[in-house]
Amino acid sequence: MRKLYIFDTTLRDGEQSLGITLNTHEKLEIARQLVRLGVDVIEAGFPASSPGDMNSVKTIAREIKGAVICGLTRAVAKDIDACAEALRDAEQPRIHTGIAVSPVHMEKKLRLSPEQVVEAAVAAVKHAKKYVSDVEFYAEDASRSEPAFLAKILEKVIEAGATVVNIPDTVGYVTPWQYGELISFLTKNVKNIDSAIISTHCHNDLGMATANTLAAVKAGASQVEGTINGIGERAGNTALEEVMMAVYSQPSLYGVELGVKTKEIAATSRLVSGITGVPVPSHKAIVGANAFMHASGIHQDGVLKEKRTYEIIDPETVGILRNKIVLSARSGRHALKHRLEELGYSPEQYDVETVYKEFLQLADQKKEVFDEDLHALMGYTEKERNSISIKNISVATNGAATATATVSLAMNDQILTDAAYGNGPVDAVFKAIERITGITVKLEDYNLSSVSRGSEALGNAIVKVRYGESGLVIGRGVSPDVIEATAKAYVNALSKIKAID
Ligand SMILES: CC(=O)SCCNC(=O)CCNC(=O)[C@H](O)C(C)(C)COP(=O)(O)OP(=O)(O)OC[C@H]1O[C@@H](n2cnc3c(N)ncnc32)[C@H](O)[C@@H]1OP(=O)(O)O
Ligand SMILES: CC(C)C(=O)C(=O)O
Ligand SMILES: [Mg+2]
Repeated sequence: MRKLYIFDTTLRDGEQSLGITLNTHEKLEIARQLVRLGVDVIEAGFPASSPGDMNSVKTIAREIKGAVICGLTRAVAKDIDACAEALRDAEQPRIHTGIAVSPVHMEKKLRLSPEQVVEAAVAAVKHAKKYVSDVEFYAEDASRSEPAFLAKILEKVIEAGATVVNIPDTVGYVTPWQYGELISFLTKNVKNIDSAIISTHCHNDLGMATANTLAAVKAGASQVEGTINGIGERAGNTALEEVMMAVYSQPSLYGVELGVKTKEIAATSRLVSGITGVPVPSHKAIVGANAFMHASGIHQDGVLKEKRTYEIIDPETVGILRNKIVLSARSGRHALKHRLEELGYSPEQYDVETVYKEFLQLADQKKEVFDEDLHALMGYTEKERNSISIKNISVATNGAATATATVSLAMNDQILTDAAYGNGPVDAVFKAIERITGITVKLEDYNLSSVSRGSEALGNAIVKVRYGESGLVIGRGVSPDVIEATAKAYVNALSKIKAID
């Protein structure tokens, strides 16, 4: 198996994303993490582009050990001179120079003939070789070039000393099979290709950057270029974490060995997202927040029985501590029982069907049911088997202090409805409940707090009421609707009183 070299260009092509400009300190922090991840090459910037980038590449070259530090240039002597200057203190410097090779780029952008392009490419590689032994040549827009011309220019730059030849799909145009065929063609038609490493550099304009990169690796490329989280110019570059984990998952398919510490992937992704301010979509492969979450009952049941049913990667492999079962209205009894057991509720303590029914009522009102919600639910379920329960509440306020509440309660095997005015919605609801139950109490204390997170957090209401000689009775209710939580607490207290009476 040949080694697969990982070339990270988060700090160069990644920084070409609209809206991202990284300062030296930020670039250095990302570079340190890239070394922890174990990438082979860090493309630190384009030194000729600005004094700030020159300083960043210089600092990274001086401070970062354990990876090749690379800078990008055009096939222009002054860019190469600037790059050499920036890389002077690097332990392992590489100059990455090149020029566009497709008809449209040569004719319209460069305004050079193909012969002039070959001449400029060879001159650039020779010039870079005066400074460093490791020179990578990029054939910009290679995927839209004439393959025979591409083969010719690569042969010439390898002859001139290029150690790596980069075949970019600059505009994310090709399909995996076309890109694989192109790499295969080059391995057969560039006479001296064995003297250089073939590199891939794909963009994601059609969403195929990872697939194209992998097709090229299978066809013989030994270096892959990309960025963390796939950030980059336009629709971005190949997401390196995707390539790494695809190869990790099926190494024999590609015939290459991976040298990175995959456990650092999640931390690297978080750092890059935090520093660049580019969020990672929750459904993003490998590093998205939901990548190892299981939401639906059938999946949750499968994963609880055997992780491999719905997990192709152990989340710990990429540095995520464990998969997570998210409880929602799509969860089933297995997932609920499992989480309740984790929280210390053994199945003998409760009736699964009752709790599941109550859980679904709650889950239908919330996106995610958190552990705190479950504790509240479990504390409440026994009491909810009250002799009185709420069927409906509607409250109308007119903006002034008064409110009208209409409440329906299930009590004594019938549904009873009544309405009342009050000083605000809570008072109106309490009065309506009193009218229906015929139980009059004195409210001593009322407290409302949140028991979980988010805007749809459960309201936890506690009421303390005094009833005749029976002293203080405490009632508790939980619901995402604070009025309902309050009413439930009141009904809970009145149920207890009814049971005593
Ligand atoms: C596909 C890629 O990602 S390529 C890398 C993209 N990165 C960047 O562009 C880095 C940021 N760029 C910059 O700071 C500036 O554009 C610089 C410093 C590189 C050049 O700035 P300027 O000298 O003002 O030129 P400008 O950017 O306007 O135009 C580019 C010139 O370089 C030429 N050029 C473009 N690519 C190459 C190349 N690889 N080799 C030689 N010449 C090139 C263009 O034809 C144009 O030449 P012209 O002025 O004779 O028409
Ligand atoms: C400069 C080269 C390597 C590039 O970024 C591209 O062609 O996309
Ligand atoms: Mg690019």
